[in-house]
Amino acid sequence: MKTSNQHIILQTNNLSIGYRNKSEETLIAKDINIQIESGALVALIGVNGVGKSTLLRSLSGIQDSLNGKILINGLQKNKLNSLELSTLISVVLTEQPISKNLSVYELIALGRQPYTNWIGTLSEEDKTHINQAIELVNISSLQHKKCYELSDGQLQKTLIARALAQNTPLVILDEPTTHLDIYHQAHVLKLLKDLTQRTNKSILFATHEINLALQLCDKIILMEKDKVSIGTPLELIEKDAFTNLFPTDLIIFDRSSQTFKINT
Ligand SMILES: Nc1ncnc2c1ncn2[C@@H]1O[C@H](COP(=O)(O)OP(=O)(O)OP(=O)(O)O)[C@@H](O)[C@H]1O
Repeated sequence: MKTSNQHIILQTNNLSIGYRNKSEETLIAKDINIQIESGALVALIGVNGVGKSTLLRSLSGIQDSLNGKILINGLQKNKLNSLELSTLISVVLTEQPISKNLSVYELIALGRQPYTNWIGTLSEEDKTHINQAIELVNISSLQHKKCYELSDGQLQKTLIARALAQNTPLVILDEPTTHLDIYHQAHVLKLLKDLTQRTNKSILFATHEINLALQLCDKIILMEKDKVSIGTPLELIEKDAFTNLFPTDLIIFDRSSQTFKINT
């Protein structure tokens, strides 16, 4: 992580997240206090169903939080309108409905929607951002292909390029390595790491690839049933934070190799 030119991009103060309908409120997590600096790659990890997607949706404004504060670039999220928010946070969700009839270039160009006029004409500045995003993700050879022609890994990179074209200081991704083999999982996560270093953007992503995240990320947000912790991988390892993440009859955390292993 860079040490100069850093400031806090995302901060939560006593945040509670969950679901609210007319008759009841379902609390998923409370007392969430996290800070993400510019240029940081941050993984959100936790067991299935603990609330990772709920947290990412709450941070990105797709759903309301129950209580507490979210500050983005120092601005209170609930005082921003959706256009202002879309210049601060770009989001890549799993299983996001996208029109696969679009070309790769057209899909990436959608990232410029917060900036284009009402008929969506691209300015020279929009085109510069689109071309930079294509270059950063290294997919210029794919730009004229239709999205239905892409492999899962290529589509994931295209969605990352769309988020980059949106030119926000914070990019949020929900499980960007789903459906990818271990080589492409590492490839996408290494790409995210390189992007934080080259652009000074902050990238927050939920993942089940904990071993890869431990090796690559500046910080980890560890979401458990009754608490959410944040720290560098080393800080969390030193606090024994991973030891009881999974039932130890099957999965153990090996401190010496800093990886999860099967308990044989
Ligand atoms: N629309 C909804 N209304 C009510 N509860 C929901 C809704 N969506 C999810 N939940 C519940 O919120 C909890 C957290 O779900 P969430 O999808 O955030 O977990 P997750 O950590 O992302 O899981 P996974 O790792 O399996 O993707 C679960 O108990 C889930 O059933």
